[in-house]
Amino acid sequence: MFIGAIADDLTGATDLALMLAREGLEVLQVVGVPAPDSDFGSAEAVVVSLKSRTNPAEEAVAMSLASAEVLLAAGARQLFFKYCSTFDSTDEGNIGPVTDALLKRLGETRTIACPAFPVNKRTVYKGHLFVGDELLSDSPMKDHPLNPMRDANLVRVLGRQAKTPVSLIAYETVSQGPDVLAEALERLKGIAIVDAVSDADLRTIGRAAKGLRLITGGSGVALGLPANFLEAPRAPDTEPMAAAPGRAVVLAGSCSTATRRQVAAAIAAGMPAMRLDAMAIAEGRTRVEDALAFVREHADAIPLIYSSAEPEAVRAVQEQLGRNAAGETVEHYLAAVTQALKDEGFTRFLVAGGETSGAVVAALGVSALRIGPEIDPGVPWTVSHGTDQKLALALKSGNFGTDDFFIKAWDLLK
Ligand SMILES: Nc1ncnc2c1ncn2[C@@H]1O[C@H](COP(=O)(O)OP(=O)(O)OP(=O)(O)O)[C@@H](O)[C@H]1O
Ligand SMILES: O=C(O)[C@@H](O)C(=O)CO
Repeated sequence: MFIGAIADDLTGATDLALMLAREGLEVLQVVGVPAPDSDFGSAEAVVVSLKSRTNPAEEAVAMSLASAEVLLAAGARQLFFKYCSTFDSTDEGNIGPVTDALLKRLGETRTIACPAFPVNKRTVYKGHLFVGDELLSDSPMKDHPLNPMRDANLVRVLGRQAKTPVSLIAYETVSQGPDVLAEALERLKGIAIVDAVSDADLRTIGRAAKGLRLITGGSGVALGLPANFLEAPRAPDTEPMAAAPGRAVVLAGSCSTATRRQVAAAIAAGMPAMRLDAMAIAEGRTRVEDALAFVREHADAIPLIYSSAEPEAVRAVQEQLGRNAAGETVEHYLAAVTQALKDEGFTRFLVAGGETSGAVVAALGVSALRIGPEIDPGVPWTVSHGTDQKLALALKSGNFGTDDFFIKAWDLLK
C-alpha cells in the first residue's frame, strides 16, 4: 500500500478517496477503525473514514492512532491525515492533537498542514485560509452549527491546538518549485502551514512532500502524491456506474449555504420535499412514520428530506437543546429514516453533510466503499460493501457541489 489515510469525517474521506482515484490509484475507503488483521486486497491507497471531527481530542487521537497501526501493519508507506478544507475544528479541536500523536507514532518531527482545495475555492495565502474571496472568518463558516470558524490565521489556529510548534512556509517558497520547497521542508522543525492558491502549487507540494512520512491537509494536497508512487500516469474510470434497481432519495442534514441553495434549487425544479423541524423531532411530533408516509405519497419521484436551515433557526434550536444534542437529534432521526427506507427497497441515497453521512452510513451497516464517477469536485458516487445488497451512495460534503447537484447526480447512474 502506498498511502494510508485517516479522515476525520465520511464525506471528507470520500473526497480524498476520489482525489487519489482520479490521480490513478486503486483506492478502498473503509468505514470506521479497521480491524487489526484487515485485508485491503490490492488497494494502493486505503482511506479510513472516522467520525471524529467533533469528538473530544483524546477520542479522536485514540481512533486515529488505532487506524494508523492497521495501515502501517498493512504496509502503508505514507500516512495522510485528512481534515476539512475549511479547517473545521475548535480550540479544543482535534487537528493539532491528532497531528502531534501521528508524528510521535512515526518518530517524525516534521509535517505539513495544507487545507487548500482551489477547485472548491479554498486557498491558503500567508497562512490565511480563504473561502472564495473571503477570509474563512468572514465566510459562512463563522456560523457552522458545530464548529464556527472565527479565525482565518491557520498558524494561530493550529498553534492553539498542537503541542508541536507551528510555522509558515509562504507562497514565496512554494512558487519557486518542488526542489526549493523540499529544501525548506528539510529544514523544518514542527508543522508548517503551507500556502497554496492553485492546483499547480498543490502538485509542487505533492512532489516536495515525497519524503514526508506524514502529510496533513484537505484532499487538494493529495493531488500531487500518487505521481510519487506511479511510474506512469493512469487515467481514472469516468463511466456511469451500474447501480442496483430500487428507489432513490436525497437526505440533507447540512445547513451550509451550498446545501441550502441545492435544497432551494431542487424544490424549485419540482422535487417533492419534506422539511424537518429539529424541535418537532426532539419533542416527538415528527416521527419516522411521517417520512415513510411522505416517500410513499411520492412513489414516482425522488423525494428530498431535509433539515437544512438558516443560521438563526439553527441557533434558536441549539439554545433550547444544546449544540451537540441538536445535531444528534437530527442525525439519529435521519439514521432511523434511512434504515426504514432501506427496508422499503430504497437502494440509492444522496446524502448532504459529513456528520449526516456518517450517521446514514452507520445506519446502513456499510463497511467499505468503492469510488465511482465524479459528480462534482470532491463528490463521487460510491458503491457500498458489507451491506446485503450493493447500494449506490453519494456522500456530499456540506459546501460542495453546484446548485443543481440533487437533480443532476442521478444521470451518472445506470
Ligand atoms: N435544523 C437544524 N438545527 C440544528 N442542527 C441541525 C439542523 N439540521 C442539521 N443539523 C445538524 O447540523 C450538523 C450538520 O453537520 P454536517 O456535517 O452533516 O453538515 P456540514 O457540516 O455542512 O457538512 P460537512 O461536514 O461535510 O462540511 C449535523 O449534526 C446535523 O444533525
Ligand atoms: O475538505 C472538505 O471540505 C471536505 O472533504 C470535508 O471534509 C467536508 O466535511
